[in-house]
Amino acid sequence: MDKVFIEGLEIEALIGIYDWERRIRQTLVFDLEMGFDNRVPAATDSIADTLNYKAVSKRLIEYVAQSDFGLVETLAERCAGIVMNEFKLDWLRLKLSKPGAVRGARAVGVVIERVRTQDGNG
Ligand SMILES: Nc1nc2c(c(=O)[nH]1)N=C([C@H](O)[C@@H](O)CO)CN2
Repeated sequence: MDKVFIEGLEIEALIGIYDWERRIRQTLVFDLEMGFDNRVPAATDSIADTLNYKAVSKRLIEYVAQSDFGLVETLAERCAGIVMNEFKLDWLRLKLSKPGAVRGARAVGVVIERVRTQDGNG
C-alpha cells in the first residue's frame, strides 16, 4: 500500500491531567502515515490528485491549537477521525508524542491505527 506521511509536525496545545498542565501550553509532535494510491498523482503530476500533506498539516494545526483535552488518547482519536473523514482515507496510523512529559524519557504518547469499515466509520 502506498502512503503519504507527515513527520515531526509540532503543535502547541493545552493538554494534560495535572493542575500545572492546565496553566501552560505544551508542544506535541505528530507523525502520520496515510494510505493513498500515489499512482494517480504520479501519472497526472497534478496536486489536485494528491493527498495534499500541506492541507492535512494545516487542518491539524487549526484543530490541535484550539483543543483542550486531558489525555493524549482523546486528542489522537479526534485527530484521526478528522483526517480520515475530511480527507476520505481508508487507513491511517497516527503517533502523538508528548516530549519531556516524563523525566528520563525523550517522549511519551500513543500510536493508533484506524481502518475505515464498511459502515464508513474510521
Ligand atoms: N496513557 C496516558 N498516560 C498519561 C497521560 C496520558 O495522556 N495518557 N497523561 C499524563 C500526564 O498528563 C503527563 O503527560 C504529565 O507528565 C500521565 N500519563
